[in-house]
Formats: sequence, C-alpha cells, structure tokens
Amino acid sequence: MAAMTSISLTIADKRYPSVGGAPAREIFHDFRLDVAAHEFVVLLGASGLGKTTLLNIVAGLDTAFRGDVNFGSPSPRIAYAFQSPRLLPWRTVLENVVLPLPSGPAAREGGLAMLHEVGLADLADAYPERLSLGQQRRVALARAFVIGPDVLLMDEPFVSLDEASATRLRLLLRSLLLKRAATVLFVTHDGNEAAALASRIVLLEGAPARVALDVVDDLTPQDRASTARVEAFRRRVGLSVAD
Ligand SMILES: Nc1ncnc2c1ncn2[C@@H]1O[C@H](COP(=O)(O)OP(=O)(O)OP(=O)(O)O)[C@@H](O)[C@H]1O
Repeated sequence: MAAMTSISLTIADKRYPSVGGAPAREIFHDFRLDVAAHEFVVLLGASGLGKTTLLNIVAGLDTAFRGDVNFGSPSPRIAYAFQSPRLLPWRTVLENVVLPLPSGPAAREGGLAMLHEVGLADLADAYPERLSLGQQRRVALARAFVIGPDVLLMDEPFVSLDEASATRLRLLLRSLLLKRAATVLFVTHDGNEAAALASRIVLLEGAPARVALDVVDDLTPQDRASTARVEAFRRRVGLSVAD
C-alpha cells in the first residue's frame, strides 16, 4: 500500500545574497503552498521567479530558507527530474536508470522493466551520447520512476523538444502515474503544457513570488489530447503566460 503523501510548504523568507553588483533578492516572503496527496500541480510563471528554488526547497537540496516542508507521511521517497536530463556519460542507459537503487540483480530487473515501460528496452546497454534529447528525457523519466516515488518533482522535464515528442512524453508521464500514483510538482513556462497535464495549476507572479492564480484543471483525457480544447481551457481560466 503506497503512502499517501501530501506537501505542505511554508516559506517565511527565502532570499539570495547580492552577487557581483546585483542587489540581494527576496524570492519568497510569507509564501504557502499545500498540495494534496496524488495531486498533479503544475507551477507556472515567468523566468526567474523562483520556481526551481521552490523545487529545491521541497527536495531538501536547499535548506537556506526560513520555513518548513511537511509531507504528512514519514520518509517519503522523492524523485527529482531536472531541467536537463543529467545522465552520467560514462554509464550505460540501464546503469543510469538504476543509479538511485541499491545495486544487485533486483535493481537490474527493475531498471529493465522501467526501460521497457518508457520504450527504451533496446537501448539498455547504449551510452547516453548515442541518444536523442527525447530519448535522454525518457531515461530521466525512467530513473525518476524506478524508485516508485511518493513525491515527484519535475523542472521543465520536456523543454527543448519538438511539439510531437513533448506530447508523447506527456502522455507517457500520465500513463506512468496511472500505474503508480505520486504527488507531483511540475514546473513549466508553457501554459498549454500546464493545461494538458495538471490536475491543478498554480500561477506565480511578482517578486517576492505570490500565487496569482490557483485553478482546478478538470479536463478529460479526450480534452487533453486536443490542442484546441487545451487552449480554450487556458483562455477560460485566464492563463495567458508568455514564454
Ligand atoms: N544561488 C543563487 N544565488 C543568487 N541568485 C540566485 C541563485 N539561484 C537563483 N538565483 C536567482 O533567483 C531567482 C530565482 O531563480 P530560480 O531558478 O528559482 O527561478 P525560476 O523561476 O526557476 O526561473 P527559470 O524558469 O528561468 O528556471 C533568479 O533571479 C535567479 O537568478
């Protein structure tokens, strides 16, 4: 039975000190975000607002802030898919996927099963340099899911792909989540991507960042497959974010 993991994030204060001539910046002030178990929250907002900072705080990678992250369940498994796939070039595809697992035959089996699910079983023994960006992003997805995450953090995981490849990867992500539910925080600049994926969209604005819009995305799978319906939804709820 998978744990039901929610996320309660409070950031009383997060700032970066001044670097070079640039002034110190307060990124978050009295900020709060509550994510229910198995919600798929897309965080949307302009560049430089603090979205990556927020993911790093939830991941526990950034502890230089005043505030608190609470998961509502003990020791949740957290997977983080970064903006670039970050595969180790000297390891094979399979070796990259099983990195987060204790080594052994069970890891190999789990890794191969995951590669099969993302459609890359044939490339298990290849090295990352041979892979297209779309394939590398699939490997990153496999590595995120191989631990059976309770919390999945994703920072623009499908950026720089052509639209057809990005659409395929979004469908793949949704089907992976149908098999093993996770609580998801997904960052993007792209309003259509947000509408196509989310169960809830949170738009951030300003400095320090505040929640400018927080809407439920109840599109059906059929709606999500239609660019026109996704765009209509985005306009209806007032999401008009430029990239
Ligand atoms: N270590 C750091 N030191 C100083 N400033 C930083 C540091 N990391 C990030 N910043 C600044 O803090 C702000 C928020 O950065 P962050 O990467 O969280 O934004 P973002 O919303 O994820 O942006 P993008 O969408 O471009 O990735 C930016 O202005 C960035 O330049």
